[in-house]
Amino acid sequence: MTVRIGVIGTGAIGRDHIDRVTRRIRGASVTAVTDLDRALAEKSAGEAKVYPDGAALIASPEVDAVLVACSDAAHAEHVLTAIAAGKPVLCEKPLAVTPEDCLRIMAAEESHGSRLVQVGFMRRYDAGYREMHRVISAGDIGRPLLMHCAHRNRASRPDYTTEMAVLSSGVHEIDAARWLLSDEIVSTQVINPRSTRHRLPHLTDPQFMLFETASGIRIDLEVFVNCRYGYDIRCETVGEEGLLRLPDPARPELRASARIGTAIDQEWDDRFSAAFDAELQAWVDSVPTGRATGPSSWDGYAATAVATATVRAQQSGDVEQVNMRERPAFYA
Ligand SMILES: NC(=O)c1ccc[n+]([C@@H]2O[C@H](COP(=O)([O-])OP(=O)(O)OC[C@H]3O[C@@H](n4cnc5c(N)ncnc54)[C@H](O)[C@@H]3O)[C@@H](O)[C@H]2O)c1
Ligand SMILES: O[C@H]1[C@H](O)[C@@H](O)[C@H](O)[C@@H](O)[C@H]1O
Repeated sequence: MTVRIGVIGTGAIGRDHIDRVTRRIRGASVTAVTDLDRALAEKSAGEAKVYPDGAALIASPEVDAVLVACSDAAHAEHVLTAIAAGKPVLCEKPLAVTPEDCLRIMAAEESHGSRLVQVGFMRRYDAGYREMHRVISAGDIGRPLLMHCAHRNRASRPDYTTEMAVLSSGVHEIDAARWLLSDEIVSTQVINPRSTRHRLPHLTDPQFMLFETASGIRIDLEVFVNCRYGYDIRCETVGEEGLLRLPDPARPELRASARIGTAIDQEWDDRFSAAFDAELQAWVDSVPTGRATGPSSWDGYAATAVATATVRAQQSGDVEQVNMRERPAFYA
């Protein structure tokens, strides 16, 4: 079976995913695209048909599965429409920007009766993160005690806001930490160091976030989206018996001009290209089975619940508790 994919949103990652499905993913093709900017959709369409909006694309008999790659605020609407149509959906992170919308998605999926949603937390498909997950689960570093993370982007776009440091960027580490540690984050705090002169004036950058899990593990996260030197993701877990560090991507070592060096990735699509490929292949492979795998709506909900509590912490300067409902048996 060739899975016929409809892509909603043909911005940076929408185009990246179209290219990925067209060139590298087995068993799928992009048959439909849409974007609020129709000209952009037409430019990115290739062989695919351009639809006027997400609802028309989802309803099309030429679409078996839906890839939501539009702006964060529009995710929930399209995911709910896809579930109502009984079509599998891969939704870029975050699943939704409010916990309430995530709960609506979970309720709709539960009424459907089986999982239809995979959330685009692609780090779970990165070789380095997967190895960390294996080693921690095997108990090789003993009980995890603390985790240090950094999420650095070269430069932020003009529409990037202080809240997005957690809702759009830190949400990756929130999901990765929950997954690696098999634990839930229960409280959160934000501390602001001196801001860089390279930020736009409306932005607080960098920010330092502190999380605590139910079992008492402490996680610190630096989000610095105008670090200038590259796209740099760091994660180190300290356990009772040892320490585990996310490897940098393998790059050849260059010796020249009296220096030893390796290239630093500049953007997310360089750093996580192989992870995105693996993520999309897993999604495509799951479609004919009728049951989504990978990060679920529950994971999307949990990450957004922590992220929105962290936005409250940005504003209050206090430690904020995460209000999260019990995990439903449906997502066990
Ligand atoms: N997993 C990752 O590392 C990663 C990387 C980049 C982006 N993302 C996520 O992917 C999404 C898109 O990011 P981007 O960088 O491509 O942004 P972008 O601004 O380049 O593109 C977003 C596109 O969505 C379109 N759009 C907005 N609302 C729409 C709607 N209701 N229907 C159809 N089109 C709509 C816009 O016109 C725009 O072309 C975001 O949710 C972002 O968080 C994830
Ligand atoms: O939407 C992007 C994307 O998720 C990247 O992976 C992240 O590094 C950026 O900070 C974020 O804005």
